[in-house]
Amino acid sequence: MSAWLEWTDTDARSWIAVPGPHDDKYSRGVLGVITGSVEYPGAAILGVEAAHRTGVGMVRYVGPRFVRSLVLARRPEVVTQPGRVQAWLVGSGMDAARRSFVLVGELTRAISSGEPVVVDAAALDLVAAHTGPTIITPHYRELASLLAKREIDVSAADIAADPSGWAVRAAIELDVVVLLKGASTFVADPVGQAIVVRAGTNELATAGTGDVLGGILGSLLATHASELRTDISLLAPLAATAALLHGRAAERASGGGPIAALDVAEALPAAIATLTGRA
Ligand SMILES: NC(=O)C1=CN([C@@H]2O[C@H](COP(=O)(O)OP(=O)(O)OC[C@H]3O[C@@H](n4cnc5c(N)ncnc54)[C@H](OP(=O)(O)O)[C@@H]3O)[C@@H](O)[C@H]2O)[C@@H](O)CC1
Ligand SMILES: Nc1ncnc2c1ncn2[C@@H]1O[C@H](COP(=O)(O)OP(=O)(O)O)[C@@H](O)[C@H]1O
Repeated sequence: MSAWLEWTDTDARSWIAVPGPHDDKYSRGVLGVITGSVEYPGAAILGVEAAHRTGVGMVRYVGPRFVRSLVLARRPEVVTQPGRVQAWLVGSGMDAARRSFVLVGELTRAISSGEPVVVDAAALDLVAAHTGPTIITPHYRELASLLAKREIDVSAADIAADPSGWAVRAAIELDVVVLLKGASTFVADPVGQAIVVRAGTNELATAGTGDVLGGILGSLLATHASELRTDISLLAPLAATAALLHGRAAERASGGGPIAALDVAEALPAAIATLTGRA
């Protein structure tokens, strides 16, 4: 039985990299993003927006031409030329049943690149290909179907009844860090780190907020890539920090009222300024 550490602002603060005078876009870290599809273009925009607003050196986006143009229309900073990256975010905004061979190849190459990777939504079934520091970000249904593929008979309702227990079991079974999304977020790693994040507002229960979380987490991995190369145990605190930041941005965006996912991404800079004491 894991003892769950409740993540606080004080815990999170030191996991957000603040650039110094000697930094440039490459030293801060480049995030490669393979998300979105013609069916779900919005997820790509939300993740890329959140990645930029969390603070990262560069985002390289890989996706269909139609989605690329939408991403560029929203964020001209994005680079769509292939090149080196320090971390990957893959899988949000796709339908696993409609992936082309080319796309499966791109997703698998990223997951097996050895770089830190966030695996979401329609790439979850490819996670066994991971070779480097890896975090999966399922919600209850996604975790149930992922475990079912490994012949573990569990329903989304079973996971909802014991999310912390299933997060731990999945981390051990899949040998990756699990960030299990829900009203509380449970982060578990295969060697027993267990962190719960309760920040946020129930207004987060709206479409696309998970895609925003992916972008935040991708940025945190890209900006800590060199430390992660030598210490994989940093993944769990980085995942918890992403969830806390997501929650704080949502509270700020909400102000007690409803939010849309893009509002959460837009509130990130102010939430980070407050968290890091620079407001
Ligand atoms: N803007 C974007 O681009 C966005 C893109 N997104 C992207 O979409 C992809 C799929 O993500 P997801 O989480 O929705 O997928 P999944 O777990 O398969 O859920 C399907 C289940 O939901 C249920 N269901 C459906 N309608 C229902 C209803 N009205 N009321 C009740 N239940 C209902 C349905 O049940 P059924 O209708 O089959 O009975 C089935 O069980 C993923 O790639 C994500 O990134 C999202 O982030 C959103 C914003
Ligand atoms: N009732 C809730 N209260 C607080 N946070 C929630 C609640 N429901 C979902 N969330 C959070 O909102 C996000 C939803 O992500 P996800 O289920 O992937 O949605 P989507 O696929 O539409 O982006 C997650 O970060 C999750 O932890």
